[in-house]
Amino acid sequence: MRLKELLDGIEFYQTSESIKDINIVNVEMDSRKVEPGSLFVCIEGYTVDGHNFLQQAIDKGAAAAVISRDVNVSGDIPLIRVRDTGRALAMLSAAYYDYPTTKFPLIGVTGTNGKTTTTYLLDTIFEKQGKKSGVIGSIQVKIGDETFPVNNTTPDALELNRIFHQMQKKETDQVIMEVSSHALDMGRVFGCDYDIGIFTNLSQDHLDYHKDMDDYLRAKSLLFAGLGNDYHQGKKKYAIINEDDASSDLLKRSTAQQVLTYSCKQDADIMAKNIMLSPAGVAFNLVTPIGTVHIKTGLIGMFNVYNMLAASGAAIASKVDLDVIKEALENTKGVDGRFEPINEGQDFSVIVDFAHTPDSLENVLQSSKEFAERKVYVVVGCGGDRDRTKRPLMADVAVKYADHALFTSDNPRTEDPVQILDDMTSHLTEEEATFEVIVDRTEAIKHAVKLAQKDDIILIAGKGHETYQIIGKKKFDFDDRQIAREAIKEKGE
Ligand SMILES: CC(=O)N[C@H]1[C@@H](OP(=O)(O)OP(=O)(O)OC[C@H]2O[C@@H](n3ccc(=O)[nH]c3=O)[C@H](O)[C@@H]2O)O[C@H](CO)[C@@H](O)[C@@H]1O[C@H](C)C(=O)N[C@@H](C)C(=O)N[C@H](CCC(=O)O)C(=O)O
Ligand SMILES: Nc1ncnc2c1ncn2[C@@H]1O[C@H](COP(=O)(O)OP(=O)(O)OP(=O)(O)O)[C@@H](O)[C@H]1O
Ligand SMILES: N[C@H](CCC[C@H](N)C(=O)O)C(=O)O
Ligand SMILES: [Mg+2]
Repeated sequence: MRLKELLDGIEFYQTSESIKDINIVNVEMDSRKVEPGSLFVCIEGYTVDGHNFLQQAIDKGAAAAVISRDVNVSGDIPLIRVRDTGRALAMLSAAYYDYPTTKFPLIGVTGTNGKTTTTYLLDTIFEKQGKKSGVIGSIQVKIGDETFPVNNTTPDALELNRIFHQMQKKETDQVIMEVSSHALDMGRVFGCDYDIGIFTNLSQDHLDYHKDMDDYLRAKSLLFAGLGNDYHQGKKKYAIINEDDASSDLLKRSTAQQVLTYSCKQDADIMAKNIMLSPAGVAFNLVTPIGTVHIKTGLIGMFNVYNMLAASGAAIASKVDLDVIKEALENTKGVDGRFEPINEGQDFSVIVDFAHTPDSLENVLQSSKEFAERKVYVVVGCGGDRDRTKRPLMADVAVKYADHALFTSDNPRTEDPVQILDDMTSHLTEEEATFEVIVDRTEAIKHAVKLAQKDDIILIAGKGHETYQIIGKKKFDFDDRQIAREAIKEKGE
């Protein structure tokens, strides 16, 4: 691709020399991946500044580079100076792949909890409609039946546009993606042409990254503020907003596009009425502007009613028939690692779930408690190098709802696991509740299984679908589901 053509994407810039009409073979943000002919974009990261690797990129044959500050380098290549290289990278990546998001409907889901679940519910609905979706999020990238591993819930702009391009080549009918607050804030999704934005909810998480809850909400609001106005092209855009969440007003005011609200408690465009919760699943009347249907699914818990309303809202905005939505929701299998039962024929229940915030843990524990015939055990920890202030809150929720809490390690990353557990539990007193601290996660799971008696429930929270544990900077194989199965078998022997 010609450099001049690529630069059309960013419009305003200064150059060290007039731009020659040179050929660019690819866009790169990592000097280690630069090839002769690459356009290298210097990104100021959290650990290092990409500007420090410009010389390396030039030595490896970069044809041009995008910078945001002066750098002393030797080598005669055009240096293109912009204010924000993160956003420039997003526009250059979109330009390089010929603006893929203008070529299919793009649905973005943001919120603290429920993003992955909502994307998979929507995937199931579109599949029932006979359409092929691309899905991008925490578990994987999925194109129809093919899946690919991911590092981030929302990949960086370069990777993201590459994935979009691949999805477009494979003729996906629409793309459904999780949009994390980090991605919105860092400009990873800058320039993406969303057709529908969905808001699930806002509660405490990521206060290691965001200054406070207002800053976190401001990042989320960018998805709705960024719903571009394409009315002149006959393209309608929608914000699907959870009316029952305290942040709904601000988010409704953040967009200039059509809003569809959903609620379980009050008047809204899409409502769940006569909700019946049971250990076998939830049933409710889905009341919508295009009619009312009764839904009876195997999904557990009030929080999943919200996820189903969010997915239904986006499906309705995408002109999917109500009977298709009903059939899909009634036959959904549930999502990997979300309230996933582990059944080895034991007479107590074991559930693996991805709750890793105070609010999600409260939701799943509340649901477990409602249906428990006897005791509820919870095995839970907190991730290292993540929001420290959520640690005591998660422990509070655990001791409030569970009859016995086993606090253990999640992904300690570069932190000391004992310190993380101390952050969680140092304020708790033995009189308040019964709890134990077992640093080794395998031991904690095995201990819970040993303690459980007939009709008890063990909730193993925080890692869900993850098949690894991150200790230091290394990933080790680790799967809560596999360990729970082994523990149940050992107990039966
Ligand atoms: C805090 C954060 O989000 N960091 C992300 C960021 O890493 P970073 O800022 O540390 O990057 P860096 O290593 O300092 O490098 C800066 C630049 O120098 C370049 N570089 C670096 C070394 C070198 O030799 N040459 C070189 O050119 C790098 O390629 C990069 O362009 O950019 C990386 C590449 O895009 C991301 O993978 C990384 O996510 C890390 C792994 C992470 O843990 N992120 C979490 C917090 C996150 O984003 N989570 C959200 C989901 C949360 C949720 O689901 O609720 C997500 O969307 O995943
Ligand atoms: N709507 C909801 N409200 C509150 N809690 C929820 C909701 N949906 C799911 N949960 C809980 O949150 C956990 C994570 O759900 P899910 O993976 O769908 O969220 P996510 O927003 O994608 O999370 P992440 O930020 O890690 O990507 C589930 O395992 C469940 O415990
Ligand atoms: N997307 C979330 C996932 C957290 C999962 C939990 N197991 C942890 O490691 O804290 C994050 O990166 O903050
Ligand atoms: Mg997710």
